[in-house]
Amino acid sequence: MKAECVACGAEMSVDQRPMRYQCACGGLLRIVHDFRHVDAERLKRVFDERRGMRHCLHASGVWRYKELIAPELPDREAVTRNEGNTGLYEPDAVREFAGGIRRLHLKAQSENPSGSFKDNGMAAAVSHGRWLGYDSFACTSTGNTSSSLSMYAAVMGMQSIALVPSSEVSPNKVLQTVGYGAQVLAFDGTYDDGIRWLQAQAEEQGYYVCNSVNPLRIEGQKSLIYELAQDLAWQLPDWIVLPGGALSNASALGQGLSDLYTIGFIDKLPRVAVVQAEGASPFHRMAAGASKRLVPEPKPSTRASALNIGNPPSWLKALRMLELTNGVTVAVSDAEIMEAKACIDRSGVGCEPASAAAVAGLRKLVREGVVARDETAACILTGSMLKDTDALREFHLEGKWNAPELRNPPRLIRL
Ligand SMILES: N[C@@H](CCOP(=O)(O)O)C(=O)O
Repeated sequence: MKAECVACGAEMSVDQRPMRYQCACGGLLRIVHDFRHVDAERLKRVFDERRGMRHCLHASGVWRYKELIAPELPDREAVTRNEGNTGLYEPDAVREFAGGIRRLHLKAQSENPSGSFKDNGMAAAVSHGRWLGYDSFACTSTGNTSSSLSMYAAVMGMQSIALVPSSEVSPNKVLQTVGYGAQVLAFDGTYDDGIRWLQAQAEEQGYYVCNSVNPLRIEGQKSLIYELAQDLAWQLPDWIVLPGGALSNASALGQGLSDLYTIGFIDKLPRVAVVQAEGASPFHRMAAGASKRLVPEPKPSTRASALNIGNPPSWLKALRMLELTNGVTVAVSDAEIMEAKACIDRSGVGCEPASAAAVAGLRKLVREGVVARDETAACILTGSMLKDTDALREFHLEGKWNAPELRNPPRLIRL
C-alpha cells in the first residue's frame, strides 16, 4: 500500500513492519489509490448487489467497498463484525429542532457493533495490523476507540492495550473495554497525553497503534460517506454535519468525498460543517482565525467526553477537507449539546452527547443563516445513547442542563 505525507507530500509504503504513522517531517500519512481505471457504473452495481448479502465479508458496510479501501489486503486477513450497515432516519421533531430545514437525515453510526462510528475504521486498521504480523494492538481513548479496538482484538484472539484518562470519561465505555478483555491502563491526563506516549513508545513495545493517526483507520472510516451516498442513491444532501474531537471523521469524510468525486460516483460535493464543543474547540478557533496552524488547547473540558481533545492530531487533514468542500466550523455549549441530545433521544433514535453536537451545531448554523432553510443536511450520530448513561441521569433525574420540557423523570408510585 502506498502512503503520502499530508504535510510535505513524501511517498512511502506501509506494507511492512515497523508500521509508519508519520513522515519524518511530522506530518500524518494518507493512503493513496490509483482510481484511474475504476469503472464507476460497474462498481455501483457490485456495491448494490453486496448490499443484500449476509454472513460474508462483503456484507460488511466497510468491506462492501474493499476495492476502494484496501484492494491489496488479502480477503482472508480482513476482520469483520458486520460493521456499517447503519440506519438512516428522518425524525420530524429533530428537523424542526434544527431550524426546520427542508430535509434532515440522521446517519446512526451509533448502530455499529460496539456502538460507535469507530468500528468502520477499526475493522480496516486491525486487519492491516494482523496482515503485517502484529499481535498486540494499542490505542489511547476516551472510550469509544478502546471499546472498538478491544472488541476486534477479542474477535481475532489477540491482545489489546487501552490507555484511558482516569477522569472525564464515561464509565460505560471503560467497562465495555474491560468486558471485551483489553488491558486498560488509566492515567492522569487527556487523550492528547496518551497519544504523545504512544507515539514515543509503541514501536519499542511492539504495539500496532489503532488511533486515527493510523492512515488505515481513516481508510476504513471513509466507508461512512460511501454508505451514506449509496443509501441516498448517490445524491448527497447539501450539507454533512458532524462533531469534531480528534477529527478522524472529518478527515475520513475528506478522503471519502474526494474518492467519490474523482471516480464519478457523485457530481457535486456537499458542504461539510464540523461542530466542536466550546470547551474543546481548537480547530474551530483556527478555522475562524487568520492563522492556519492549530494552537492546542492545554486544558480541554466538555461534558461531551468523546470531544474532550485539545490537540487533535488530524487537524491538517480536516483543514484540507474544509478547503475541498467549502466547509465551515462552529462551536456549541454543553447546554446546547445536551438539549439536542434530549431531542434526538426522544425521537427514538438516541445518541451519546458528542453526537448531539452535530444537531446543536446545525441548529446554530441555521439560526446564523449559514445553512438556508430550503437546504438539506445529514447529521452523523457517532455513538449510542447507552455509551453514557450518566448523561441521561443528569438530564432526566437530576434536572441538570436546560430544556425542562424534554425532561422525563420516572414517577414513583405505591402499588
Ligand atoms: N473520542 C475518541 C478519541 C480518540 O480518537 P481516535 O480517532 O484517535 O481514535 C475515542 O473514542 O477515544
